[in-house]
Parts: sequence; structure tokens; C-alpha cells
Amino acid sequence: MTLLDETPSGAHDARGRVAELHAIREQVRRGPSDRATEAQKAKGKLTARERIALLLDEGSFNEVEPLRRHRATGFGLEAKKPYTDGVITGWGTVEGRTVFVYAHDFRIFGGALGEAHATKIHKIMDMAIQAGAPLVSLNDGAGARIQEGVSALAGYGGIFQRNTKASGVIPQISVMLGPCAGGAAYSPALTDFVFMVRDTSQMFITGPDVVRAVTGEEITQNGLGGADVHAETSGVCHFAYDDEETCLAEVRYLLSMLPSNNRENPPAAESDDPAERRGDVLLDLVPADGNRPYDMRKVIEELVDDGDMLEVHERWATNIIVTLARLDGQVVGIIANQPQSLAGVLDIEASEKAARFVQMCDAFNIPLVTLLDVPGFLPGVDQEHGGIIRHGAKLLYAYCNATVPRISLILRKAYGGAYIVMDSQSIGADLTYAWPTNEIAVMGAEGAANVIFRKQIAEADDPEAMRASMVKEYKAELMHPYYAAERGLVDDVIDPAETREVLIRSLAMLRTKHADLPSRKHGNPPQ
Ligand SMILES: CC(=O)SCCNC(=O)CCNC(=O)[C@H](O)C(C)(C)COP(=O)(O)OP(=O)(O)OC[C@H]1O[C@@H](n2cnc3c(N)ncnc32)[C@H](O)[C@@H]1OP(=O)(O)O
Repeated sequence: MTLLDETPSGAHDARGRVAELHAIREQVRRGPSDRATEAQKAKGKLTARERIALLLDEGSFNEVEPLRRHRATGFGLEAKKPYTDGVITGWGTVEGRTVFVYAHDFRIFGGALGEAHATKIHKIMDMAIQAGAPLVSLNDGAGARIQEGVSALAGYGGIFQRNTKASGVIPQISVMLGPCAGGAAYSPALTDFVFMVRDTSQMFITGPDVVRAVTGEEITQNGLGGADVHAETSGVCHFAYDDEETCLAEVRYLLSMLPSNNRENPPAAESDDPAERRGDVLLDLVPADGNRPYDMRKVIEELVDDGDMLEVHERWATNIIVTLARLDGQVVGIIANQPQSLAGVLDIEASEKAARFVQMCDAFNIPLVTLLDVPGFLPGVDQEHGGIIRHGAKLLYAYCNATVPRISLILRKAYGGAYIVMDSQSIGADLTYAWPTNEIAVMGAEGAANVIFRKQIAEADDPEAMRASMVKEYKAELMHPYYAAERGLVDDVIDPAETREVLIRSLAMLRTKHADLPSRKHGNPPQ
């Protein structure tokens, strides 16, 4: 079968051929059948082309290999050779900057990946890496195309290999817009950001039927791998939305904060928010009493340009906040303890969340601003047995390895190992500031007094009075706000109201920072 066999015109003059081309293009644009389109819509999903149109600037899409078809045989495949082979690939622009995209067409073999389909994706990934432009995948596919057997599996291998090669070179964003099983779930896991849509997208290695057969557990597709599960429980997805339109608009927003590749800086934006704007409200937002909770998100909103921020992993590991934001138009990555969730302690998930974010920012030249208010690592058998040592070490490793500008600010308390890990000067922060409310110490005064004055307290006539007096002494000696500044371990103690201006001035100075790590193949980070 040739293209010409299927087109209405038999003409062989130039005009006839052009008319034929347009007829073929129309066939490609329409897709396999109206019935398949209706079925897609009935599931509450857009078509692949509608999604691409929402993602890219209007009229900017250039399709690559729209006429591609598979050459597989058996299981009736000879008679079913739709154009595109179930994936639409190409490039366009987002706010004028080049972005590569591939979108599974669920209407064709359920978006399942065969050999031709895979090589189209490989080609577009290679182009994105060579052009140094982000890659966005719009996923709506049933995994390996069962009829193509090992050829389909090999196709996935080629994608994983390229995902890994592109890691830290170009931003890779996976948008999950349908059921993504098996191989279709692993590629997103290798990328920088995963977006999901509630109810219509799921990710799992094996679906509910296999789970039931192997473990006897009964669960729905959404219960196993829906957007809320991955946004709140597993941490597999970074962003979850109610509909595809909002989801794709947020992908555009994220792209506006990322550089095209690791050799560029993130795009700067105009800001109407004065750099020297005072934040007098900050003193009201943060209670001086270290045991009282508050919402760190409000502090961040007050500091950044007109609240311009995109929080990552908003609902997973909520005891730490990681967010992209702008300060005087420049993109920064903010990592902040959240005192209103688990008192802002560091635990396994918070360490993993922050470590990945620090690593991503470092790869894409995004300066780090760390806001500390942390009582320490979470004690407990679960945490120790769950490997808090190696998970906490991931965060330490990520910071120690980061060569981008790094500024840390201690708002209130910063105790023990958590103080060191959260970008202390000793692990390489370029500038460290503290508010006059800061308490940097090995631990809280109560705990410290109980350990070092145990004997005196036990032997005292009035142990409680002795304990209170020792706590007071410890606080006066070691926990006054200027102790660290006197030793050069914080660069300055600042008025909270001036925080925004201090951060902006410091980031401006650090913009030309250059730092190299020793030559090596790669490090061996804790896993
Ligand atoms: C390495 C790996 O990737 S292993 C994983 C291999 N993939 C799988 O096991 C998934 C198998 N598929 C499924 O479980 C389901 O099709 C789901 C959950 C993905 C989607 O379910 P539904 O939305 O109900 O769609 P439905 O099952 O009708 O599939 C749509 C079409 O895609 C086809 N299809 C689905 N999965 C595949 C596949 N993996 N290979 C080839 N065709 C497939 C279906 O036969 C159907 O074709 P038709 O329209 O001609 O009848």
C-alpha cells in the first residue's frame, strides 16, 4: 500500500500532487476515526493535537514524521497502519523559546509504543538534546505494544537511555494525561518534573488486575496510581490539577522559569516590585516563640516578586517547602522548613524532596535560597529503620555538590545536624544571614541542659529550680542571636523587614560566581 493508493486524486501533475499532499495531511490531522475521537472525549480527555495546541504558542508547531507508519506484521497489523503510528512529534515555541514535544495518540493502539512509534520519539529526543531545548512528553499510552513484542521493549530502552543522557542537560517534563502503565511510567520517573490530571491519568508498574492476582489486594486504577496518590503519598508526581487546560498552562509557567539547557541561565523577567520593598509584616508572620507554628509559605510570598512562585511537590512531605520563585525578576529556588507541618522537622521524605530540588536547581543554574526554622531530624524507630541516615545524606550531598549561588537565612531555630544540612556556611553556603530571633545550637536549651547538667540537676535540693537555672544559663551563653555572628558563622544579623533587599543585593553579587568541582566521572551519591 502506498500513500497515493489512499488519496482521492489520481492526478500526476504538480497541482494534483499538491492536492494529494493536502488530502493526506487532512487525514493525518483528523486521526484514525471519528468514533475513536468520540471515545477519547467520552473519557474526558483532549486529543493529542489539542493538547499540543494548548502547550505551544499559537501556530508554532512543526511536526516531524507525520507520515510515519509501522512495518510490523502479524496479529492483523498489516491491515492497520495509521499515519503517525500513534505518536505526534515535533517542536514549537513557548513564549517564543523552542520546546520539543511528543504526544501519544490514545486513539491509535491505545497510544501503545511499537518500534516505529519509539524511533520517532528517539529522533525528537536526540534533536532536543542537540538543539539544547526542553522536551515535554504528553503521555497517554498503554505501555509496550503487545503485538510487537521485544521490538516494543527495545523501543522503551532507547527512551530511558536518552532520558538519562539528557538529564541535567535539558529540562525534561512529563505530563501524564491518561493511563500510563509499565514502560510508560518509567520514562517520566527519569525526568525532572511529572504533571498529572485528576481522574483521567494514572501511573503504575502493574495495574489493579495484576495486583489482585499477585497480592489479593482490591484497588481501583485511581486508588493505585491516580494523581492524588502520586502527589500526596508516593511523591512520584510534582504537580496535580483538575483539568488538562490548567495543567498545560502550568507547564508553560514552569518552562518560563527554566533555562533551555544547562549552559544558559533561567530567563529573567521584568518586575514592578521594588527590590528595596520593606517587609515589616514579616515580624508578625513569624512568632518569636520558637514553639509556635506559622505558615512559612506566607513568608515566602511576602519576600518574592508579587507572590510570583511555583511550588513543587506542594502536597508531599509538607514539612518542607520547595518552590521556584522570582526575586527582582531573577529565578531562584527556595527551600524552606514549614513549621506548621510536623514543626518543620526533617524526615525521610522531606530530605528526598529537598535533595532532588537542590540537584535540579544546581543542574539548571538556579541560585538557592534556604530559609531555616528547623528543630532537627525526626527521631523514631520508623525513621531510623527506614534509612533516615542515607536519605538525610542525600540532602547533604546535594547541597555540598551545588556550585550555584547559595544563600541561607536562619529565621528562628536551627538545631543540630539539620542546621548543618540546610546549607550552613560550613557546607558551602556563599552567604549566611540570620534574623535577631535566631537560635542556632546543637539542640534546644531544655534538652541541652538535661544532658550536660544531668548530675547537678539530680543532686540539687530543688531539681526543677536547678533545671530552670541551667536552661537559662545555657541560653544566655550559647543561644543568643549573636553567638554565631561573633564567630563568623553567619555573615550578618539582619532586620527581618530588610530581608528582600538583602537577598536581592546578595544574589546580584553572586550572579557571576564561578565554582568548579574536582574532575571525576560522577560522584556516588547516597541512594
Ligand atoms: C514494558 C511495558 O510497558 S509492560 C506494559 C504493557 N501494557 C499493559 O499491560 C497495558 C494493557 N492495557 C490496559 O491495561 C488498558 O488498555 C489500559 C488501562 C491502558 C486502558 O484501558 P481503556 O482506557 O479501557 O482502553 P482499552 O483497553 O479499550 O484500550 C484502547 C485500545 O488500545 C489497545 N491497547 C491497549 N493496550 C495495548 C497495548 N499494550 N498494546 C497494543 N494495544 C493496546 C486496546 O486493544 C484497544 O484497542 P481497540 O480500540 O482497537 O479495541
